[in-house]
Amino acid sequence: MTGTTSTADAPAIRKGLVGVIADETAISKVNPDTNSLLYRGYPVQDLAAHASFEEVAYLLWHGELPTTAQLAEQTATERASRALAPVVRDAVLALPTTCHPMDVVRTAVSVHGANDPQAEDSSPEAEQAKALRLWAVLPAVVALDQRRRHGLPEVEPRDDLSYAESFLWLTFGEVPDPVVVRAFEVSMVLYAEHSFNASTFTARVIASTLSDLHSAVTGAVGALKGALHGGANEAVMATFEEIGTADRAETWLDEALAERRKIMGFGHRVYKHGDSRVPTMKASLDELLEHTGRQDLAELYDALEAAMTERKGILPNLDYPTGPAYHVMGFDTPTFTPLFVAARVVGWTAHVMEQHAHNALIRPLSAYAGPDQREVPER
Ligand SMILES: CC(=O)SCCNC(=O)CCNC(=O)[C@H](O)C(C)(C)COP(=O)(O)OP(=O)(O)OC[C@H]1O[C@@H](n2cnc3c(N)ncnc32)[C@H](O)[C@@H]1OP(=O)(O)O
Ligand SMILES: O=C([O-])CC(=O)C(=O)O
Repeated sequence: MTGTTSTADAPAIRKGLVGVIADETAISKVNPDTNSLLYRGYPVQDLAAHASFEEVAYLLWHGELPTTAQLAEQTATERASRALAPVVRDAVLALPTTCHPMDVVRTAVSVHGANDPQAEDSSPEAEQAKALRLWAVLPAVVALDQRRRHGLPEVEPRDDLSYAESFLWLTFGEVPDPVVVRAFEVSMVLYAEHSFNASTFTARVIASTLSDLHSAVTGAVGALKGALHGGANEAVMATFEEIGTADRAETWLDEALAERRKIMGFGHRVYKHGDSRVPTMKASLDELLEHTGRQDLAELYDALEAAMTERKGILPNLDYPTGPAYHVMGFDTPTFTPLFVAARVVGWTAHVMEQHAHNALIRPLSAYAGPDQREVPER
């Protein structure tokens, strides 16, 4: 990992902001020593086991789990906001089917934001309402894009389904087995929030200029797309396809490491002894692989993890189990990171609201490393 560099007369530089504490947050706590993740004080594993994604969204936004009445009110608004506005739908359909689904989502967030009835209102109440509407509409964007790439017609939203069920309904035109719905919902809960990761920090930087919530989320989508961050879940599946079968995992890994390739789905900036969320997602993946009869994928997963642990001592992050989980659910590989967006939009918007409530412009310094002052030559 890159560390601090300084000399007697030059200031310390924290390349990649490694180890820098940039601000406080009350939204989540990542503790690499105890390998734990708390959302507003609650262990994420316990939330995944006992709370719906809708309840977790409420918790992250408001600080407490909802009462029955609060959940009913949020649910009613979310379900009433699932359909795409024509302008957003048209924008998605105008894009080439060859463009990356993250580009589609980024564009859709921007168009949806410009079309939001409270676009110019930055009061806390309006920001909360905008966050809820954006979260509600994202499944329709992601599903429409996957379906159009497969030449399939759009599916009409239903208001009798949970967020997770509705997402799967919109994508596949049916609500799958409860094992699939459960695994999908667990992934949404686990992906929802993770303190000052690169995309959340991007959202906070944008929010800190007093820019609006949709601008912050649009930027965050761009940051999440990269393979070192959210794009890794997609890259994990490409790795599995490249390796093929479990018996090839060790040889493949040795060759990849010899070429100094980064192995996607492994390693983490904060967790150095394993990602707190992996055991929970791995348990859901195991159920899914059993349910779908994909023992081959289970063996490949275990073989690559064992080889990576043995060769480098680097452990999987959350993108490692979600990649194959989304694959067996039926999502196409480029859709994986947009699924992450639909979950993380909750965390991003909670951070935008927290940033606005306690704002300070985020503007670090740089150490100049260019030429000394010089004269412009005659021209
Ligand atoms: C939900 C998420 O966003 S989780 C992150 C998803 N990203 C990935 O899975 C991409 C693969 N992983 C990585 O690239 C890295 O582990 C990161 C970017 C996530 C974190 O990296 P950093 O904290 O910056 O650590 P850094 O990249 O400096 O790694 C430290 C050492 O471990 C090695 N290393 C870390 N991760 C990996 C990996 N996945 N494959 C191979 N080597 C790795 C580095 O090459 C480096 O070795 P060196 O000291 O010999 O140069
Ligand atoms: O925290 C990070 O750097 C990346 C990560 O795991 C996440 O955003 O979920």
